[in-house]
Amino acid sequence: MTSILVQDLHKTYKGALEPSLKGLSFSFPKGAIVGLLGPNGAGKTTTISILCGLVKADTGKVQIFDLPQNATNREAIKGLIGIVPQQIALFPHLTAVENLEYFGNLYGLKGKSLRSRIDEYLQAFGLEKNGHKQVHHFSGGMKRRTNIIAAILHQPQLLVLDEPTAGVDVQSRSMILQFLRDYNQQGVSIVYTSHLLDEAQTICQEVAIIDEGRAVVQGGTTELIARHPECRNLEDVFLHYTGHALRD
Ligand SMILES: Nc1ncnc2c1ncn2[C@@H]1O[C@H](COP(=O)(O)OP(=O)(O)OP(=O)(O)O)[C@@H](O)[C@H]1O
Repeated sequence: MTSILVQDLHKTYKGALEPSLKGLSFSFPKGAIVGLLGPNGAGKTTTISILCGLVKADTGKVQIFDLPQNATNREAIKGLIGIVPQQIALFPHLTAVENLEYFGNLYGLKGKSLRSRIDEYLQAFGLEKNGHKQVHHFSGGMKRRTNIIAAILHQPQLLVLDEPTAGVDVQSRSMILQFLRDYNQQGVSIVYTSHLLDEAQTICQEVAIIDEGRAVVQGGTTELIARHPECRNLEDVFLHYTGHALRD
């Protein structure tokens, strides 16, 4: 079974001169940690937004755990996916607990069971002493950790994270990566984007590299590195497929 299947996706934003996705196809196995990698402007965030139903593709097919993404399956898919966006999506003047109650409510969670789940996750993410502080007092790492909790309160089967470790300190990064490994061990499929290829190499069993709206290669991380004797690591593989030209 696949966690995500994307076939021949096309997307041109309204008013844009160039398409953002030009026939993008890939599939990710259920139960894996997978990296969706690509240079600036490759189409990673657009793809994630389409997967989560936030942006509509012009044409193409998307399946989440074999469920076609359509109006009939919208609610079922919403329950299956947790999304951690690139930009922190929290209300700065609410406390962490108030933010998390709000996001829990969006998924139909409430009352004591929601509160105990929030407490459990605040503890697991090292935020138990800060639950009643307004989020605008938080450091970047604390905001990022709260944002991840907001995405997992409804216990999704697929967690999609857009650059979850960008701009956080070494301690938060290490905590977040360990969480992703442990969470994946519980059977949750994980897709994440990052420009940190050494990090992607250590946690992703599989990667898809996309560029200019198309997939350029997909495969097991170790196999891809082994396939190219001149490549020492994932960064070399990435540069092999995407080249050295600077992107706008
Ligand atoms: N709302 C929008 N309207 C018009 N163009 C957009 C919009 N969002 C993204 N684009 C364009 O679509 C292309 C793909 O952008 P996208 O953000 O999906 O790439 P990305 O791979 O996530 O990049 P990055 O690594 O910089 O985050 C870019 O050329 C970008 O300028």
